[in-house]
Amino acid sequence: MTLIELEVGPVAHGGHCVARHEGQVVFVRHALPGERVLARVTDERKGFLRADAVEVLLPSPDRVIPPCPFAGPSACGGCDWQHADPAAQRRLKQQVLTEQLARLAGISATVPVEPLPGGPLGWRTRVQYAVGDDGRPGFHKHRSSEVLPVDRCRIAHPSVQALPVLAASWPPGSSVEAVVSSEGDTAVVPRASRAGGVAAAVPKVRETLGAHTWHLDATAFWQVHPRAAAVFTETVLEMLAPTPSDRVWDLYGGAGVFASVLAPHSGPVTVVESDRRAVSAGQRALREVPNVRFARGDVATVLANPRWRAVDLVVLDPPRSGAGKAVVESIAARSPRAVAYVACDPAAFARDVRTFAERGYGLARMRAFDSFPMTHHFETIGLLLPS
Ligand SMILES: C[S@@+](CC[C@H](N)C(=O)[O-])C[C@H]1O[C@@H](n2cnc3c(N)ncnc32)[C@H](O)[C@@H]1O
Repeated sequence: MTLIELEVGPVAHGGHCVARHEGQVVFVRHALPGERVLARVTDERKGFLRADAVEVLLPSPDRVIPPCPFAGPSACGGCDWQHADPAAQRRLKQQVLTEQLARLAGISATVPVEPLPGGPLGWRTRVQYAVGDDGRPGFHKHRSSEVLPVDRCRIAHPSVQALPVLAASWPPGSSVEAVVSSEGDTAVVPRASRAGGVAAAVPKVRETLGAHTWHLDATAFWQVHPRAAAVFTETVLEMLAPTPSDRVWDLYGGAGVFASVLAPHSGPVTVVESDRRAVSAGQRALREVPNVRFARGDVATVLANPRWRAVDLVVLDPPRSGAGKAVVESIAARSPRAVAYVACDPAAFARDVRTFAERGYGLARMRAFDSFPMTHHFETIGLLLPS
């Protein structure tokens, strides 16, 4: 593949930086803004190139030696920002959020990306390992389906690192999930292999927040940073400031984590969630909270029902693809007093914020959290109010 020399420009959505080469845009990974690098072109498309920095000719002051020897252009694809100082990672995330809001929502807004308690390593409570053709577990190499065996994952929680996954052999082409819960329960869950089927029943783990304990399938959704659930729910509670007469919807509500924190301060809370396992775990965990109920189903379908009329406050925590136009319009049509949007993708967040703006809701406040250190991912929580 061709090697090119690049002056690296700003960071963009998805974790790469933008450069130019002979008039073409180049999306370059493993580089930092302001650097001069030698990059290997990995993909040539109409109008742009993709490339990986393979040699740094002029380093950024933010560049550090990655703490994990498996990080880098020809290695593990998971932690793509290990070569940046953790404080610089947060500045870059801030720039991405600001740029996405300007470009996709047409608004000028910037907030610092706040660290969560704990360090940039040893935080991840759920890790999915891929298994190579030789039965050894590891991670997919950057831009490849090849599996790179690793001795351990440095961002994994110490209890996850201690689980007997990496020394064992697994069905080729399968994957294995290693989990530690907030209660210290651990689980190793083999997932489907190329031959199909899930090898074993999924064990349960206990997750606790405040006075409530959920018995969840080990592979069910729960925030992967140990402090994320507490910090995000406190932020949403503070932004929405519910009163006892407020009717609340917790959309894409999982097992009702946000509902559990809002319910003591609000009127009725309805959790809408499509995953049957999450709904039954939530119903069990919150069975003694009289003002929480669950509605299992697709959020868009549920909201298309005109019987769903009256709401004062909404929590919106969609998957990475965002809520989308139809869901945002359905929410705005009910004229809630406030919406707290919990977003794991800044582009999807910005697109949905634009739709809210078209329907009369403005971004009144925002906080962002580095709940995925060493990667380009982060979480944003925005408060939308009628403008
Ligand atoms: C980012 S998670 C948030 C879960 C929950 N709010 C929490 O913090 O634990 C998104 C949730 O949306 C659910 N989901 C995805 N698509 C959905 C849809 N179309 N309708 C309803 N729920 C959906 C997923 O099962 C998942 O539980």
